[in-house]
Amino acid sequence: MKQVNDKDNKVILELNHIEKVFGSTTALKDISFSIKQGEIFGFLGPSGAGKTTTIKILTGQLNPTSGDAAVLGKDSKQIDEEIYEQIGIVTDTSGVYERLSVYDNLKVYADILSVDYKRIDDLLLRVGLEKQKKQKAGKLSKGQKQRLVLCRAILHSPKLLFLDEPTSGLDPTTANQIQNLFLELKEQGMSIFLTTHNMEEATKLCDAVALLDQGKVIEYGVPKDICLRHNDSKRYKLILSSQEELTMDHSPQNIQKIQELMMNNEVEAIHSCEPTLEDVFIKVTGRGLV
Ligand SMILES: Nc1ncnc2c1ncn2[C@@H]1O[C@H](COP(=O)(O)OP(=O)(O)OP(=O)(O)O)[C@@H](O)[C@H]1O
Repeated sequence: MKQVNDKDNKVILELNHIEKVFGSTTALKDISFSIKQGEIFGFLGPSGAGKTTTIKILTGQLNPTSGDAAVLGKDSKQIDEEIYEQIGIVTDTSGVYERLSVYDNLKVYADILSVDYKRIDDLLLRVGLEKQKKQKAGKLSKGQKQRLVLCRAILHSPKLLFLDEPTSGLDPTTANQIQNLFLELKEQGMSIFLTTHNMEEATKLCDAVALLDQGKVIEYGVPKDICLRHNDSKRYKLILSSQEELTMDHSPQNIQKIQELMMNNEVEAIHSCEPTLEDVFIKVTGRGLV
C-alpha cells in the first residue's frame, strides 16, 4: 500500500532544510523529507550526490552545517548509542568477525541484543545463507558477506533500517530474494531508508523516493506519480500479430493507424510508455544516474 500521503502514520525520520558544507564543497543543499512507519524510502542519485553524507547525518556520525534532522523523535545531533537498539545500518561489510562462523557472528549480536537464537536460523534461511551457517565469515564471497551484515542489522527487528546500495553485486535471484525480504519487513511495520542506483529496484520497493543531484533534491514523491508527472510526450507500444513491435507518438495520424490495426485484428498487445525514473533523472539533469 502506498503510504506517502497517509497522515495517520507516525513519522519515523525527518529532515528539515539540511545543509552540509565541507570546506569549499556544499554536499547537501536544503534537504527536506520525512519517512513514516512501514514506509520504504529510496534516496537515489549518482556517485557524489550526497547520499552517504545524509546517512551519516541521520545516524549521528556527522552534524549538519544548518537545518535539523530527527530520527525516532530524537534530534540527530543528540543521537547516542541507545538509538542502535532501535535502528539497523548496512553501509558496507565492515565489522564482520572474519574468524568466527556465520552463525557465531550473529550469536555475538544476539547475546548483546537479547535476541532468541531461533531468529538466527530463520534469517539465515530467508537470505539464503543456511548452507554457510558453519563456514568462517572470512571465507564468504562479497555477496554472502553482504547478506550476513544484513542479517546482523535486522536481527533485533529494528524500527528503522538504513541500507546503502543493499543489492549491488548480488546475482538477480538473490537480489530478488532480498528485495522480497524488505517488503516482508515493511509489512511487519519496519521503515527502510535505502540508497540505490538501481531505478528498477526503487520502483519495485519504494513508497516514496527523492532524486538527488549535486546535493539537491530534484524530485520527490511516489515513483509512479513522478513518472506520470513527466509523461509529457505520450507514446504507445504495440505488439502486432506478426510479432513486429511498433512505438508510436500520440498524434491524430497515429491514433487513426492504431484504430485501423485494431479493426483489422492485427494488434496482439498495446501498452502506454511512461518514462522510467531513470528517464526522469536524465530529463531533469541532462545526465544518467551511474
Ligand atoms: N569528509 C568529507 N570531506 C570533504 N568532502 C566530502 C566529505 N565527505 C563527502 N564529501 C563530498 O561531499 C559530496 C557528497 O559525497 P557523498 O559521499 O555523500 O556522496 P554519495 O552520493 O554517497 O556518493 P557514492 O554513491 O559514490 O557513495 C562529494 O562531493 C564528496 O566529495
